[in-house]
Amino acid sequence: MSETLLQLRDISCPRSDGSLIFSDASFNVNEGDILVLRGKSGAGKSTLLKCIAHLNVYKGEILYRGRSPKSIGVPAYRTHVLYVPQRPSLLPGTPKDFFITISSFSSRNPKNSRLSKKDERTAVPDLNQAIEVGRSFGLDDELWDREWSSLSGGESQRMVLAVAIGLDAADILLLDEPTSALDPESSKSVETCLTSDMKAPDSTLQAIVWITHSEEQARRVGTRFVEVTADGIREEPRDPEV
Ligand SMILES: Nc1ncnc2c1ncn2[C@@H]1O[C@H](COP(=O)(O)OP(=O)(O)OP(=O)(O)O)[C@@H](O)[C@H]1O
Repeated sequence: MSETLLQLRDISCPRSDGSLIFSDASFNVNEGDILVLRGKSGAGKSTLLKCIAHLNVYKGEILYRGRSPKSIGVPAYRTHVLYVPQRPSLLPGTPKDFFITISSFSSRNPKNSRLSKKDERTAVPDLNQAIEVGRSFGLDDELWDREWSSLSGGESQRMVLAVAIGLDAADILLLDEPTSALDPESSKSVETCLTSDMKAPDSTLQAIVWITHSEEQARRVGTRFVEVTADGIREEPRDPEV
């Protein structure tokens, strides 16, 4: 049986006026899941993803492998449960600088993690691996040395994903509309890379929570479907058409 990686229990997220963006979100994320989050614009999908990443205030309980983010250490938790934004917001320097900086964060050092030996990651992030992932997305190597601000929307989006996958430390990726700026061919190369990475025996990646507005993409990649609505958050059958 597949292992439970994340447990969400009665998660709700308040606005500053006290009203709730959503409430009672309760579901597990298991090894092998590509859990698609669907729902209308403004329903709260990105907010839910940020709550899971412990980047937003929430009520309720989130456990990773049975432990709270605080007991693991929030930076280490965020390394294992990695939020990938749609696009980088005003990052300074180049993607190469960014990769090297993130690779050196102390939370990536197993000595600074409160996880068990079994769950620690010992691999040193390899820039060449990230560049290789970028190539599979159609990114020229020279883009790694260009300023973020000079990259197109689609190049930035693929670059952020290449960094996230190249770091090879997350076992759960939280993807916020990862292909929203891409043409159909580039979207499919990203989908292929992510779904293959999930299946690769030497990969750390074990599950993805994936926001998309595309029904076609949801059907291509999803193994589970969760709908975010004003009336609540509910899991749907395997095929959203059923
Ligand atoms: N920091 C905030 N303060 C107040 N309201 C917020 C905040 N962040 C998000 N919201 C509101 O919460 C609601 C949900 O936003 P969210 O971005 O999570 O929706 P979404 O489902 O991801 O939308 P989209 O599909 O358009 O990206 C929206 O009404 C948004 O305006």
